[in-house]
Amino acid sequence: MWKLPIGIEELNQEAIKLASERHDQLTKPQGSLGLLEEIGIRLAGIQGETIPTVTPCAVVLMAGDHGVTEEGVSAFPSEVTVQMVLNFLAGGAAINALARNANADVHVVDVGVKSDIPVPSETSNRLWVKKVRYGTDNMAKGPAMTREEAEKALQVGWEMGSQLHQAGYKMVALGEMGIGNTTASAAITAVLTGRPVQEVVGVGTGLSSQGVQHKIETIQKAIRVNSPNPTDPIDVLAKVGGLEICGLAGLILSCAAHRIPVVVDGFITSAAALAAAKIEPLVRSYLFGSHQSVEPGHRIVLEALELQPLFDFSMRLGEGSGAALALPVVQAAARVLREMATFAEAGVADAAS
Ligand SMILES: O=C(O)c1ccc[n+]([C@@H]2O[C@H](COP(=O)([O-])O)[C@@H](O)[C@H]2O)c1
Ligand SMILES: Cc1cc2nc[nH]c2cc1C
Repeated sequence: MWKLPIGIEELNQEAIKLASERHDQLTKPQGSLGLLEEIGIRLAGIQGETIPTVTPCAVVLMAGDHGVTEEGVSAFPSEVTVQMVLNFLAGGAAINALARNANADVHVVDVGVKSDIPVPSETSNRLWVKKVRYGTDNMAKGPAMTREEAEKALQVGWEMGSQLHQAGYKMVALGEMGIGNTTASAAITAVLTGRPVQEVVGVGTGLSSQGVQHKIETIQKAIRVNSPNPTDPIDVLAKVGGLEICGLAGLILSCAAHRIPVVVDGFITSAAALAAAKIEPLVRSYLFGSHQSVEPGHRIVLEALELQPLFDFSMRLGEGSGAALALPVVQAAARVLREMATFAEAGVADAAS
């Protein structure tokens, strides 16, 4: 039985108060940096520091395969999972370009890719081999994995958070790779929010409208066959989830326990965050939204998490692309608190009171 994480605390209210007061003394009309001020103040509350530090940053890509792909629920073959992992390690994927843009390191975690990944001899992008099993089973026929396996995958993420903390990372952007994982995410979202399956299913990597209809029916069947218990998030993750999604949920909980801010990406990482929030609701204060994905279920998950996306670029790539794109905004929020002069320091007249 997986030991529930203890030690996630409320945000530090004193640091929030001091950061707000500092913002009001900086050389700008009060509140004029809008949401950027709110982000900085929440970072202060997360870290318990008036002036937060958010560098160095890590992008963590959790990878896993999905047995449900045999039902034909993705536009791409499942072999693409391992092929894209190799691309991440070689530095040629979108996430590599976007992580370099944000000055962030890329870490790839194999939680459940269905083949062994040949570890490249030379790469600055690190591979963590933490395979719980070689892909999940087909959820349309039975549980994707056992509860024990789901707990092991949660533990992989939990330990990854501790490693990142020890390595000195101050912010984590979430990403994933797993052909078929929008099917698992839609199933998790439907069960945890109680919304009808058809409202949370989209094209994923690019299904036709017929393909989307078949995906809806497959997910309805998976929920019927497994009857996941909506009040037991680990049961839901085990029966209709994925290994990388469990890993992400464990990582999110661990980052929160270490007071590390977490930037979620699209539909899959947000579904993992929803599962984490069902395990420990306090985790929500440690999360930042990034983009609004094209996948219709993403809006529903973000609403359930009460998380505001920062931008909508019509993206649906995954692999941490939206989260990495948001990192410079969060970095800017910390930088403003650290580097701006106060009215007194700059000799600028404050507003007439
Ligand atoms: O993040 C998103 O919102 C998102 C939306 C659509 C697709 N994806 C990515 O595409 C893969 C899953 O799509 P699919 O169609 O195979 O379920 C997986 O590797 C995700 O990273 C990601
Ligand atoms: C090419 C490709 C790249 C991806 N990155 C994340 N999910 C993906 C799915 C596909 C198909």
